Amino acid sequence: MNDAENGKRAAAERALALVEPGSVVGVGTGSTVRWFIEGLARMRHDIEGAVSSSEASTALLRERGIAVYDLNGVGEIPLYVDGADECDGSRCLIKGGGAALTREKIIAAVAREFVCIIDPAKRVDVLGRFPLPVEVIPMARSHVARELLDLGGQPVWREGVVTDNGNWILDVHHLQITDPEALETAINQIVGVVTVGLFARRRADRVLIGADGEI
Ligand SMILES: O=C[C@H](O)[C@H](O)[C@H](O)COP(=O)(O)O
Repeated sequence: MNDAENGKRAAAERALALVEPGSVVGVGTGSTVRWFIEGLARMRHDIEGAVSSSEASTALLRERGIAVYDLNGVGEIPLYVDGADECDGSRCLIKGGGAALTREKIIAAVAREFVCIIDPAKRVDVLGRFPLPVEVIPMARSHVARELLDLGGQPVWREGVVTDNGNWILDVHHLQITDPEALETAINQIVGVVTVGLFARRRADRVLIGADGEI
């Protein structure tokens, strides 16, 4: 296993220790979260189940014998565990490289604690090296792209990708995100935007960075 995978696995294993017995666990999406789901499978008899941020994670959770609940029917989510594409020193994140940003943001909003699990390559001083994903209503794609150009980014349509919600993704290149909350608010104002993959207003409460089998 390479260093990045070792780091992802170490962070995921550490997050398992935060799972409350008998609870419904919020589960994110991606290659780091896959390790978390594998660990959750080992303790599936100790938890009630999960709420999931994507069809991909739902399928994996069910394969591993973990009950997946509709978020609307769940009262409390003590813990949400998810990866990120980038993380700055204030625990602000870029997410959505796997196009799951909208459901991820919804579960992060509901959860009491949002724990982000990453390998060291994701840690940056200033967000924006990773193109910022924006989920858009399909008919608004060109309008939103023009507005994002005005904000100083270079939007590129992730052609062929349809989100779990039936929408499209624009990846915004060449941003230096020095004020993540302000940019999140500005992009949220654009008509046709469903979700921006900046997690600053509701950022991670804790970030676990796995490296060389350590945290
Ligand atoms: O849409 C995908 C999610 O935001 C993922 O959390 C993010 O892309 C990180 O994924 P990975 O753990 O595969 O790097």
